[in-house]
Amino acid sequence: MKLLADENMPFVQELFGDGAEIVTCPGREIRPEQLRDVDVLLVRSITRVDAALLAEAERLSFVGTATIGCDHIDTELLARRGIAFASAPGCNKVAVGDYVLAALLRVAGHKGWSLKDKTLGVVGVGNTGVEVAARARALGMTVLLCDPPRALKDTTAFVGFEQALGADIVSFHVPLTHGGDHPTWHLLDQDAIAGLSDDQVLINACRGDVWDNRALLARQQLAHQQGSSQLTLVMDVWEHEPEVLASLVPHVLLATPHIAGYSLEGKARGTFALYRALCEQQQVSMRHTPEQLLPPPPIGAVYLNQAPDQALVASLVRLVYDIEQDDTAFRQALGQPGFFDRLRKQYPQRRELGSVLLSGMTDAGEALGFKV
Ligand SMILES: NC(=O)C1=CN([C@@H]2O[C@H](COP(=O)(O)OP(=O)(O)OC[C@H]3O[C@@H](n4cnc5c(N)ncnc54)[C@H](O)[C@@H]3O)[C@@H](O)[C@H]2O)C=CC1
Ligand SMILES: O=C(O)C(=O)[C@H](O)COP(=O)(O)O
Repeated sequence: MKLLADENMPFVQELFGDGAEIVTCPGREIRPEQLRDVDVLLVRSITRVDAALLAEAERLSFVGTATIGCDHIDTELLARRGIAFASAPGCNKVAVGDYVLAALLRVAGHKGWSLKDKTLGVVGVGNTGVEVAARARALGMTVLLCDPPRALKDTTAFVGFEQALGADIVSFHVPLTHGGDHPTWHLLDQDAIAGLSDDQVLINACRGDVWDNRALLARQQLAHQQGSSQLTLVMDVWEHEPEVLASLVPHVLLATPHIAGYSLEGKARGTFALYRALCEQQQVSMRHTPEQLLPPPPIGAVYLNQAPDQALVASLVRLVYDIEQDDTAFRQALGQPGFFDRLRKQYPQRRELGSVLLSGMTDAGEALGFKV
C-alpha cells in the first residue's frame, strides 16, 4: 500500500508506518501525477481535493483530511468514484476553545473589561462553538448562541444572527458554505459591519472567507481617519490564505496564521481519526492508541491557593498558551515571502489547558478547560 501524506501531519510514521510505503509532500504542492500509484491520500486544509487533483489517481481508495473543516474536499466526487473518505470532526475543538479563551482574556486586558459584565455571541454552535461557550460561561459571561440550522430543531436555545451581532464580543465558529439555506461566505458582510458599534469585538477562528476582509478594512480606516474608536478584531483566519490583506493587520488586535486548532493533542487526534477510519475501511484491528503519541506536558500541575479571579485565570492560561507570542511572530514575519505557511510549519509545540492538572480552589477550572 502506498500512502501520500501532507508533510505537516504529525504521527503519520508512528501510525501508518507498519504496513505502508509512506511519501510526504508539502500540502500545496501535491500534483495529479504523484497520485498515479497512490492508494491512500492524507491531507490537511490547504490541499484542494477535486477532479483536477484526482485526474490520474486510478488506484486511490481512501482520502482522509486531519481537519474539522471539509470545504477543500469535493466529497461528492469521492462518493461518485467510490473512494472512501474520512475527516476528523471535533479533533481540535479543545484547542480552538483554548485559543478563544486566551483571546478573550487579552481583549479584556486591552479594553479594561471585566468579562463577567459582558456578553458573548457565539455564531455556529457545533464542536468548537460549544467549547467556546463553556469557557465564556466559566468566566461569568452571558452567552448568546446563534445557530439557525440547529434552531430549526430547538426553538428556545438560540438567538438570531442580528441579536448575536449585538453582543459585546462576537465569535464565529461556522463551516464555510456557499449555498444551501444558511450560507456562511461573507456572513459578516458590508451591511453587517455597518450595523456594529465602535466598542464591539469580533473573533474569527473558523474560515477567513466568512468575513468580508476588505469591508472590515474600509471601516477600520474610516474610523482611524475620523479619530473614532475602531472595532477590536481577533483574526486567526484570513480571506485568500496564505495571502493576507496586509493593510488590515495594523487594525487587528490579535493576528495569527490559522493556528487556533494547533495544539499537539488536536493534531494527534486528527491523524488518529484517519488511522482509525482506514483500519475500519480495511477491516484490520488497530495496533496503536492516541495516548502513546503524546509526550508528557512541560507543565504537569499547578496548585492554587486562592480563588481564581480574571487576572489569575489570565496568568494561568498564559502559562500554558501565550496568544501574544503568536501575534508577535505574525507581525514580525508579515510581508516575508511564504511567511504564513512557514509560521504554521514551524509552529512551536503547544499543549492544551487540559494537559495541566489544576488543584486547590478549582471550581471553575474544569469549565475553563483545565484538568482538575
Ligand atoms: N482556525 C482553526 O484552526 C480551525 C477552524 N475550524 C473551522 O471551524 C468550523 C467549525 O468547526 P466545528 O464547530 O467543529 O464545526 P461543527 O460542524 O461541529 O459546527 C458548526 C456549526 O455551525 C452551524 N452553522 C452552519 N451554518 C450556520 C450559519 N449560517 N449561522 C450560524 N451557524 C451555522 C452548524 O449548524 C453547526 O452547529 C470548521 O468547519 C472549520 O472550518 C475548525 C477547527 C480549527
Ligand atoms: O480543522 C480545521 O478545520 C482547521 O482549520 C485546521 O486546524 C487547520 O489546520 P491545517 O489543516 O490547515 O494545518
